Amino acid sequence: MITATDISVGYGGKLVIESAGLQAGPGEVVGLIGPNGSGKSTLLRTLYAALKPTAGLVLVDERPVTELRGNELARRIAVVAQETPTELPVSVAEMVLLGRAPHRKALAAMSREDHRAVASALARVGARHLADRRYSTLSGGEKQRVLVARTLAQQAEHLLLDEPTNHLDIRYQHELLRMVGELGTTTVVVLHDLNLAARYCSKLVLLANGGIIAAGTPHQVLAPELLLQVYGIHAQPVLVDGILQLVFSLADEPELQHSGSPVPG
Ligand SMILES: Nc1ncnc2c1ncn2[C@@H]1O[C@H](COP(=O)(O)OP(=O)(O)OP(=O)(O)O)[C@@H](O)[C@H]1O
Repeated sequence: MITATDISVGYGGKLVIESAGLQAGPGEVVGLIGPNGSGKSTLLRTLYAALKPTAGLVLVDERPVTELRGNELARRIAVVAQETPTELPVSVAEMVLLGRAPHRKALAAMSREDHRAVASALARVGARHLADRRYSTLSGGEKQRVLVARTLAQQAEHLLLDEPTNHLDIRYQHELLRMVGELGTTTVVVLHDLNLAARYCSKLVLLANGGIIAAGTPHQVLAPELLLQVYGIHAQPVLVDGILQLVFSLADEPELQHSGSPVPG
């Protein structure tokens, strides 16, 4: 369980978010949504203590996250942050093995269990064939899968994911989020795609204008009038197999100009 209460946080004395709170119960997948720059990553980074809030408290299973250190923090929380560039000459298998650190003795040789965990994590994201490749040579989507595999190998009870579907092709976007839902971990995930959020999150938190504008089920939060207000876009709700999905159109759609079409008149 992750509980954030009355969080105010920002950079260089300037607050990005004021008095925000959220709760992710055991096994729940909570989606953080909102326009660019609304503070989704900032709030997520506060949840794993990469950022210190100027006010408020983050509890992980009722313990302040700031009290968790080293291996204990890593056993409890796994993170896929945005763009973690590395030019280190490490293989994909070694990259995923880093996720095993909280379960291994320092400098210990790779155990059979480590081998199994790495292979199984790579297989789950469809990247087993990449195991011997150098991580820095992978494509964006391949890297993203490997970073997700690393968090799986970590076997943490809580997952914090910042746009994990970034770079993934459409099938893997769905596969990844379905898999996250099946892990049974407590998850907070930043998503831009509101249809993915509606399909795979049990609860959504909508950030805008320095705070939380709405929180609740996808049906409650993805209300067309709210989306028009926050994103400036029309959203037409449709039900697909009983799941809310949205069809978007611009609020003030200008007439489309096609360069190749004949000029009227
Ligand atoms: N390290 C930083 N120093 C100063 N300002 C920052 C820093 N990181 C983010 N910001 C600012 O904080 C605000 C919120 O950024 P954040 O990355 O949390 O937004 P976001 O909702 O995740 O955005 P996006 O959807 O574009 O990824 C933005 O105005 C951004 O410019």
